[in-house]
Amino acid sequence: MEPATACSATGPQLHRADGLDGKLRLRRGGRRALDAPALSALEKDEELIRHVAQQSWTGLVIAESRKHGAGRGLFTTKAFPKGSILCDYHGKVVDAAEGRRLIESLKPGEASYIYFFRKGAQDLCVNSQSDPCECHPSLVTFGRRINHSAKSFNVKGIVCDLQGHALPVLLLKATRDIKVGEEVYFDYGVTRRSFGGEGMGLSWLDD
Ligand SMILES: C[S@@+](CC[C@H](N)C(=O)[O-])C[C@H]1O[C@@H](n2cnc3c(N)ncnc32)[C@H](O)[C@@H]1O
Repeated sequence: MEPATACSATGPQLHRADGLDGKLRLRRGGRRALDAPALSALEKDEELIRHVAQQSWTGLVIAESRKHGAGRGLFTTKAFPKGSILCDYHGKVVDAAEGRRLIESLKPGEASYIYFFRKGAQDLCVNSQSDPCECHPSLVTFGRRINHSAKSFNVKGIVCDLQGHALPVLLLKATRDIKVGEEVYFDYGVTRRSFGGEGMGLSWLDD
């Protein structure tokens, strides 16, 4: 693991797209350091830590996506300024190999809710397949409902060592000012040409 103060922006986010016979391999992107004082402040932010622990995020609602055929998506009910944290990608942090095994076990067409990331030399992922999650059985969790847009994403994932959390937490941070009523998107980091063209049939990956 990296030192407790080291947070990083993840590169492209990694969801297997469905409709691919369970075989789409997901590309991992590069990482870049974020502004250290800002990250250090995030790690100690008590309100943020409470929201992660209690899944008490506000200003978000799940509704039918504006993307054709995408199912549900995440929308804002309040404005989020650029740089603010909307929510985390909540789930179990496990080794990436375990995440890949889980993906292989999904039925054809079954959506995956697994977010792969690197932490130092470690390949990890958040497994958010269970809904509701085991730790908050009466709550909805928001991060897993965020749909893909490579061209008009408005959040990106950052990996953070929050105080009191033994495992890294994936926070979703606004890349621009987000208005009330916008759908939230991040770039899954997969193109139709990735992995030998396994996703060639999924036109929405180009969006
Ligand atoms: C993590 S889930 C996102 C939430 C999902 N829409 C839901 O209803 O729970 C990922 C799946 O959503 C769908 N999806 C995500 N972004 C999409 C887009 N831009 N267009 C069409 N489908 C999309 C794909 O089926 C993908 O496998």
